[in-house]
Amino acid sequence: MYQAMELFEQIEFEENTLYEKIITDLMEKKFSIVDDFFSAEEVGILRNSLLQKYEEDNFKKAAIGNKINEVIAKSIRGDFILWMNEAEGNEDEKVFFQKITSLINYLNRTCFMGILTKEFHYALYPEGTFYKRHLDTFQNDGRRKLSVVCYLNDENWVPENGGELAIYFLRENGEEMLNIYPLPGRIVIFESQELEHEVKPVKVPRLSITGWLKTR
Ligand SMILES: O=C(O)CCC(=O)C(=O)O
Ligand SMILES: [Fe+2]
Repeated sequence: MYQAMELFEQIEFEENTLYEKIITDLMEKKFSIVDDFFSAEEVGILRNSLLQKYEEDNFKKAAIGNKINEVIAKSIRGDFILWMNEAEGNEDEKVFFQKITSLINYLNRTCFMGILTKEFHYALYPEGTFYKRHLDTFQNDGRRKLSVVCYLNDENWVPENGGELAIYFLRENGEEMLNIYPLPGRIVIFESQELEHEVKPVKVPRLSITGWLKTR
């Protein structure tokens, strides 16, 4: 009994070094890059899940409307997406959401971030596609607080494949750009309302899960 209590308290108050690093990064520079947030095994499982759904033809061209919109949309972004359903997801997706939820709980408990909902979609950028520079809140809503991108590419991803996530920063003496490779297991978290970013053209298909932590 005594031991059980002790264990309970340890879990309850345990500081998480990884989450603390994310929080510090976000406060200092509005973004954080975490390598190996997902293990190679988890990436493999999620990648297979994505590819299976893609082959079943479940993905939609992102932001398509009528024919004219379609042309415009294509000149802005060329990825195909599939929204994930947390409640009805498969076992593989449960592991994904458990990890994300654990991070959200920590953020809410330690920083009073007030994250109440989340939305995530699979994304596949076919060869030659990109996503022009944008702010995620232009998309449709100002409740998006943090953007989270999780890369599911395979281990031999090389810089020559393109598809970097470029994040733009306003500095006193102009603008700076940071190029981030979409390496498997890596996640990038950034302030949705603050940082403009783009996905550079890819030369081979680029796989990811992208989502938003929202305040309402
Ligand atoms: O895949 C990425 O690196 C970023 C994707 C993105 O900016 C978006 O879907 O809004
Ligand atoms: Fe974005």
